[in-house]
Amino acid sequence: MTGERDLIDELSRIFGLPPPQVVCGIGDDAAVIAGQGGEYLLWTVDALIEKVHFDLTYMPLRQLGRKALAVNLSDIAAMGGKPRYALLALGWPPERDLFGALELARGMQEVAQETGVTVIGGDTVSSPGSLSMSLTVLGQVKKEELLRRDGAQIGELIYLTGPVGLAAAGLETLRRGLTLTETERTLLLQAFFDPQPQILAARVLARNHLATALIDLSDGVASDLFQICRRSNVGAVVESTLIPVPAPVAEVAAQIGKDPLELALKGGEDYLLLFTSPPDREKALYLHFSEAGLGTPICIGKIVRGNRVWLRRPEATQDISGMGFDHFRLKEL
Ligand SMILES: Nc1ncnc2c1ncn2[C@@H]1O[C@H](COP(=O)(O)OP(=O)(O)O)[C@@H](O)[C@H]1O
Ligand SMILES: Cc1ncc(C[n+]2csc(CCOP(=O)(O)OP(=O)(O)O)c2C)c(N)n1
Ligand SMILES: [Mg+2]
Repeated sequence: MTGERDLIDELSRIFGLPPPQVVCGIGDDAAVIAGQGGEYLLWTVDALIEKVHFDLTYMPLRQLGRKALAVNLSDIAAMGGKPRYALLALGWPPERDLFGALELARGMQEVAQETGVTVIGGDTVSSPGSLSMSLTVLGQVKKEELLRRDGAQIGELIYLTGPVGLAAAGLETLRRGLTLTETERTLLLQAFFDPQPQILAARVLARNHLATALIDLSDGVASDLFQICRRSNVGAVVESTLIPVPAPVAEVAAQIGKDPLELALKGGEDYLLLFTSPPDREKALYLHFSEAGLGTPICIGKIVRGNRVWLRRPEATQDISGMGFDHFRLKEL
C-alpha cells in the first residue's frame, strides 16, 4: 500500500459489499441510501485534524468552524443533493480555552444558516495535544437527480466551476509569509479560509441533467479527475492552455519557484465542482448557469479511452493520474 487510495481500497474489501438498500457505498463523495418517496439519503463524514487540515497559528477559530462545515457540504453538493442536518464530534485540547470552542461553533452556525442546515447533535471529548473534529452531514436528493463519479463517457467534455489553485496559493502565502499586494492576499486567503460549497451549481447540474459524472475538488484536479476516471473506466486529457490559473496563483508559484500549473492542479482545497457533460449539452449548460446567476463553467479537456489522466502541454504530454494531496504521501508542494 503506497497511499490513501490504496488504504481505502483495502478497507473497502474488509467491509465488503453493502446490502441492496445502499445505492452507493464506499467510493463516491457520500454514501447513498434509498429513502422513501423517490428520495435518496446522502450521508458523508469528514475529519479535520490540527496540523494536517489547519494550523491555529494562522487560522482563526471562527473561520475554521466555517470551513469545517463548508467542506462537508461540498461532498453533499458533489452528489447533486441538498444538505439538511449535521452532527459535530469535537476533540478539544484540555489546555486550550473552552470559549474557543464557542467561536468555532459560531462559525459553523453561520454557514449552517447560510445553507439551511441544522446541527442536531454530536459528541464532545478532550483531545490532548491537538484539536480534531469530525462532521457528519445528512442530505437528500431525488432519485433521478443523483450525480455520481461513475457516469463519464468517452467524448464528453470536462468542466470546472471556477479557477483553481487559489486556496493552495493562500496556504503557501501563510506558510512561507510571502509578500503580495493587498488585493492578491485577500483573494488567496479568502479562498483558503472560506471555501464556498457549490450547492447551487450542483443543483443546477442535477435538476437539468447537465452532468454525467461529478466530484468536488478537495485533493486537486489531477487526483479528483482520476477518481472520476477510475470509477467510470475512462481516461481524460486536460489541456494546459485551458486551465484557469489566476494571476495571484502564478505570482505565488513564481515566488516559491514552482510551476503554476502544478499548484493549480495538485494543490487541493479548491472545493469547486469538476464534472463531465456531453458536447451536445454545452449550450444548455451555459444557459442554465447564466439563468441561475452562476459564472460560466470552464471546459478544461475531454474524456478519452483508457484509464489515465493526461496533461497536454505545448511541449509534452504528461501522466498526472492521482497526483495531488494524499494523506500518506505528504511532500512539500
Ligand atoms: N476509513 C474509511 N472507511 C470506510 N470508507 C472510507 C474510509 N475512508 C474513506 N472512505 C470512503 O472512500 C471514498 C473516498 O473517500 P475520500 O477520498 O475521503 O472522499 P472525499 O474526498 O469525497 O471526502 C468515500 O466513499 C469514503 O466514504
Ligand atoms: C496545516 C495545513 N497543512 C496542509 C494543508 C493542505 N491540505 C490539508 S487537507 C488537504 C486536502 C483535502 O483534505 P482531505 O482530508 O483529503 O479531504 P477529502 O478529500 O477527504 O474531502 C490539503 C490540500 C492545510 N490546509 N493545512
Ligand atoms: Mg474524505
